[in-house]
Amino acid sequence: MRINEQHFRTIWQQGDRVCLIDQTQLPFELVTVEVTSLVQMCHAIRSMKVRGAPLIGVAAAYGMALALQENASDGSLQGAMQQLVATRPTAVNLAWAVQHMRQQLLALPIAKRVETAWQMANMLADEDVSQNLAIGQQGKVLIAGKAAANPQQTVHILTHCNAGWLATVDGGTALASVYAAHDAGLDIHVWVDETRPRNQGASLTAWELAQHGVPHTVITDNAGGHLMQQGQIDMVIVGADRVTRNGDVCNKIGTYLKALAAYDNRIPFYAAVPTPTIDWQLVHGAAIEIEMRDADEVAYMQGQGSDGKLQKVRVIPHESRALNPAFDVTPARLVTGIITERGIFPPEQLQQAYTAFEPKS
Ligand SMILES: CSC[C@H]1O[C@H](OP(=O)(O)O)[C@H](O)[C@@H]1O
Repeated sequence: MRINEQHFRTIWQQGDRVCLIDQTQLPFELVTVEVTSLVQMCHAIRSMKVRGAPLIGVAAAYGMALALQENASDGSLQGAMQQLVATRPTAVNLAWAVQHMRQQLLALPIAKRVETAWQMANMLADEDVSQNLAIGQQGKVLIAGKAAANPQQTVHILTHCNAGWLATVDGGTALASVYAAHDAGLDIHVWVDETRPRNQGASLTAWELAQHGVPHTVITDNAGGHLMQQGQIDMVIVGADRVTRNGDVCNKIGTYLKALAAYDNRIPFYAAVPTPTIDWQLVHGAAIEIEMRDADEVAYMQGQGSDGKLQKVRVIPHESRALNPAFDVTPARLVTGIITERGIFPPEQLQQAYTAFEPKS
């Protein structure tokens, strides 16, 4: 993404290390950090310095390269995969990337593994960018269709969490369609769910859209249903962390409630995903492991103090407990379509598309 005439990706190789945007510092500061070891990459993923399903898949791939740089043995390969998979269980991209890399690298002589691991990670990064640009073109057609049906009207899109370029290497998934529509001159506006508890919408999606000049309004997570009832939302486009073969969509907590409200108000609900986010091994979403994150993410909120410094404030009584499931599953019956780089499919046709997708082993 271009920011102040500078072209940015969220992550990139720099010699024997990996550079990435520390997303915990946004929207107030754009900070890049250097990651030089497997342990540091695991921490970056777990602490959500780097986050978003496609992006943590690529970050984990770079983590494998860093691990082999330290020790390229079979044991090191296996250990690195286990440590990376354990960082965040819900997004399929991470597990798929490290298992794919382990399978390919195990077959190589030790002397070839480090160079090949870096090449594979860089290839996955480039593949993510091209897939997301294709998703954007697919989604743009949807938005253009809505615009053509209501000429002279702004198309109002609601999105949840952050499925923009910050959730990927570049381009985004749900927001890829927004950027493509905006850049094509379509009159759009985005309702941005703040997305408690970590506020990926308020702090990341809003920042992205502001940088790109896309009209948007941040709303509380609980306002979306009301706006739908008031006829102020034309479509919902979200990202996903894992889509199963029957079209169930696992995404940030709260997505299911938006899908229910959209269904009740007959508003189209789409999930935009690159193929690596589709888990062909799972026939429905009930089998997906939902990451349970630290309750302190609910108990505290992060923001910028009057001194300009980031700070956390407690927002619940010390005597109170909190529960923090990070994702939920929207059943396929509530999903209008899955926007992929190869086309837009109603959930019930995803299985038929199975063969067309030639899923990777
Ligand atoms: C384009 S996938 C983005 C997806 O990942 C986010 O989760 P997290 O911020 O916890 O990594 C969220 O579910 C987004 O929809």
